[in-house]
Amino acid sequence: MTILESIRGPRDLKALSEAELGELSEEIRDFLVHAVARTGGHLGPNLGVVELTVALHRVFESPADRILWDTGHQSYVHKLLTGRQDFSKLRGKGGLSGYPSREESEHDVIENSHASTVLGWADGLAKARQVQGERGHVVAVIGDGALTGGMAWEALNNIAAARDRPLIIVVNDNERSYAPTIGGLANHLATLRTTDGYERMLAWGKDVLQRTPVVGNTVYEALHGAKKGFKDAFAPQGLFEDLGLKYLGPIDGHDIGAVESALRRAKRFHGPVLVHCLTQKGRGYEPALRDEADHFHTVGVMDPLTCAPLGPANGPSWTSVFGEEIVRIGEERDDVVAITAAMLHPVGLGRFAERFPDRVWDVGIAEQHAAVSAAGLATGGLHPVVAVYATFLNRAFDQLLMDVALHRCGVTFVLDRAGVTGVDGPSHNGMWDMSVLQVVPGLRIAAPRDADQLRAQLREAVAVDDAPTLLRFPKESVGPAVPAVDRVGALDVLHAADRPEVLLVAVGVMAPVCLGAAELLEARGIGCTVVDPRWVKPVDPALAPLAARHRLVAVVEDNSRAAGVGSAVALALGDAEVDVPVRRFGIPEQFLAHAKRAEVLADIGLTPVEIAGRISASLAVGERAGERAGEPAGEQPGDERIVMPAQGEY
Ligand SMILES: Cc1ncc(C[n+]2csc(CCOP(=O)(O)OP(=O)(O)O)c2C)c(N)n1
Ligand SMILES: CC(=O)[C@@H](O)[C@H](O)COP(=O)(O)O
Ligand SMILES: [Mg+2]
Repeated sequence: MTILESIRGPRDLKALSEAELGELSEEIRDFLVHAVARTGGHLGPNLGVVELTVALHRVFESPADRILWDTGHQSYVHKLLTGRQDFSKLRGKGGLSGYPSREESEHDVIENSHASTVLGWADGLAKARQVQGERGHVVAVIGDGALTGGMAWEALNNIAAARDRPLIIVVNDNERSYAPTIGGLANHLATLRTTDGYERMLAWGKDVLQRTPVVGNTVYEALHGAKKGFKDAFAPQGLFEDLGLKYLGPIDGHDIGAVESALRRAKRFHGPVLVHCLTQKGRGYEPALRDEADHFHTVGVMDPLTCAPLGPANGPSWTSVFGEEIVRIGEERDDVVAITAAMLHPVGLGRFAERFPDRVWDVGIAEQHAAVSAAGLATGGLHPVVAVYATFLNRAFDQLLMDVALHRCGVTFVLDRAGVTGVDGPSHNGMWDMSVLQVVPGLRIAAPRDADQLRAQLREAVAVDDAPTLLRFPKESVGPAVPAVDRVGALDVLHAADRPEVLLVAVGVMAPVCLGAAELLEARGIGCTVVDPRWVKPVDPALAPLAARHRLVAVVEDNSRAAGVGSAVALALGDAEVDVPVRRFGIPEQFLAHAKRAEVLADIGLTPVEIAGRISASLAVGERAGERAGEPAGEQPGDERIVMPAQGEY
């Protein structure tokens, strides 16, 4: 049995010797490389927190002491040490989540994978303990990248105000988000890193002097005081100390003894204290350390020796299609600029940055700032393209509404990972954008169905200079082209039947699914028209008269059913006094457990078979209710009923 296998919970760490701890760290790294290579996941971040996590669980008594993780992608080691060592289905259906999960363990608190929230959680938990007179430490682990998020500073402002409220912040400083972390904060952390001589001197002094307990301690405390004075005199006064936090560090985050010593000092401090740990993302795995892009931040299924991708070869991604087209647009228009929130390559702006280094900005993990600065860029005469993952735009809703849209700024938002992403769990699905953004006046939303449409709609979007525009596409390979056979208004007709009864409105990548459903329905003698609106907001005026020629309208979207495109279509038909039932097919108002995208789509019924079956049932109910063609079908769950106001009754 390996030492790692003998660890059933954090208590089993306490008795390990220094040599055993070193061996355990090696075993954990070896486990991570092989397990994550088998399933895919966050390898670099977790290789960087092996010793840090061991030290945390040796010094603190989780779960009585709460250890909180920012973003949570670096919690694999925490899982290994808290009784979860079966990584065979990591991020897979029924397997371990890739993030902390309360359902999995009492040691887990924050489940969402959105960065920069941990200090807020810690502030709240610490206040709750103080109010209730509860004992136990609150420890928040935050990365240098997550520290670039505004919410982290909102929390720090509150934490630093309460000098009497114990709270331990551990900064996991590996100098990277994906790429090297940007900004003044990163520069400040670098400055603090250069003052590590004092810590080394202090550590030496502590070892030598504390071996002579009486004299040593006195001298050590005197030295410590001198060190503070010396540091104040000659070293940059830490931003954190200026705020009112006790600063300990920088500490070698791969030296378990040093980290434990700093954490034990932090434990004794009756107020907020920040322990600055220096770590290496990808530590101990040469291919990760050599990976300049992101030190193997996230890896797919791969051979751990050669790092060659394993599993089915994916075709070109939506991201790559966007990445190529935005460069072409950039060549033609020098007013087009780009913004990323610490994800230059993941959102496909890498080539744009190579070609136009002065026209792209990484703002850190700061989507709100990305949106507001885009409003400034647009007002200044440029056309910014803000590329983020769909789920992360949630936090910039107000900035999109009140800074970009209110001022009619020509800003284009490009949402990658829209719809069901799957393996990253409930907080990563890009399932809310076409619902929350429906209410933004003037915003135009496009959902391309294939690569050609992505290119075309991106060009249409950047051509708009007096309103925000937005494109959204999923995390997967781009499928084959889906040609239009006709056009009605601005609607692309993808399929038309001789005697159409059902109008299928296919939103973006749901086009092939709708064509599949139409084929199944026509096999049952039910004629279908399939249209792709391309721009789903505002609803094209041509839709209402087209719908009026059908018995039922079905809107299919890879977005929440609530207040999505389906609801917008129902409203538009009502406004046009077209009394045809609308069935909305989308993601139910639930948080979706982690699984592959295809598995989740099947589970929620976004498949041709499911959609065809439910439409067919709807029509049958309508017939039983004696509806005539063009009149409302019977009541169905989830139908958007169009309640027609009596003449004059408004
Ligand atoms: C709001 C938000 N934006 C973007 C991301 C994507 N993301 C996940 S991890 C990461 C980098 C985090 O860097 P850091 O906090 O330093 O942690 P490290 O990976 O270095 O351990 C980013 C940008 C996110 N999770 N949340
Ligand atoms: C934790 C986080 O937010 C990112 O690392 C995310 O997991 C990456 O997702 P993709 O793998 O889809 O790029
Ligand atoms: Mg980092």
